[in-house]
Amino acid sequence: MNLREKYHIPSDAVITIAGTVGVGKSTMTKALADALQFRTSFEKVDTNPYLDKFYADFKRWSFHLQIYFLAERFKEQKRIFEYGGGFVQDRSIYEDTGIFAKMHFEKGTMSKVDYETYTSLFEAMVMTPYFPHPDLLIYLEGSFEEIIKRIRERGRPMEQQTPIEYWKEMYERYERWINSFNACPVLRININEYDIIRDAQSIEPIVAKIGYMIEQYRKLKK
Ligand SMILES: Nc1ncnc2c1ncn2[C@@H]1O[C@H](COP(=O)(O)OP(=O)(O)O)[C@@H](O)[C@H]1O
Ligand SMILES: Nc1ncnc2c1ncn2[C@H]1C[C@H](O)[C@@H](COP(=O)(O)O)O1
Repeated sequence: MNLREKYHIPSDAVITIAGTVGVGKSTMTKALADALQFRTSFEKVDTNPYLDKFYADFKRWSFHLQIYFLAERFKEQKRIFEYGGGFVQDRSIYEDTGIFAKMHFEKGTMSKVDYETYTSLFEAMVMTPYFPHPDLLIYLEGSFEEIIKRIRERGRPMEQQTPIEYWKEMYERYERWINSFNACPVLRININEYDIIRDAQSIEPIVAKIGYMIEQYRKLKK
């Protein structure tokens, strides 16, 4: 019996992993998908044609980048739907608007008209009854110092050149955002609670919590 069956996780479940840059979403996505024998939906960083340009000049490229991410995530959403679920997704679509677009608008690196165009497109595409929300959003959290350490260790050049204030601002916004997020159930996990890199077994208690939460939520929906 695999972990998915052991903890009664439905084979059509969709789990999305949220959290600030560098917290460990991609690593968790892979480990969870392996444990559950689910498909993955990753953010493609290396092939993103705007990301480098964006980090070099936020004002010039923030709108282009948001539109690009929105299109990519929507295509992924369609793929998940076509497979009938059974996915772990690296970053939720909600963070694009709730964190990134909002932050760039409020910090003056996205114009008002661009922000309004973006949010109206986002709402038309996502905030409709036709858009399936995930069964569970796993929110990864940890100390700011540990997250900065991880960003440095990973070493993506564009992120190294970004001032630390940018990551701090994002970190604080994430904390506020998750406290009011209610589009689907949330499981908060502190990154000190597991170490899937050195101890593969540490995923099992997380799978147990996922199973419990999805079961409770699906009962409520019936
Ligand atoms: N549990 C962990 N323990 C130690 N390092 C980790 C852990 N999870 C991720 N990392 C490291 O932290 C960095 C960022 O992780 P990643 O999964 O790419 O984050 P994200 O997708 O949230 O940006 C990577 O170098 C990764 O190897
Ligand atoms: N919507 C976004 N706007 C700006 N930047 C974004 C957005 N989504 C992701 N990013 C950036 C942040 C990181 O540099 C890379 C990948 O994110 P990660 O959290 O490391 O998976 O893209």
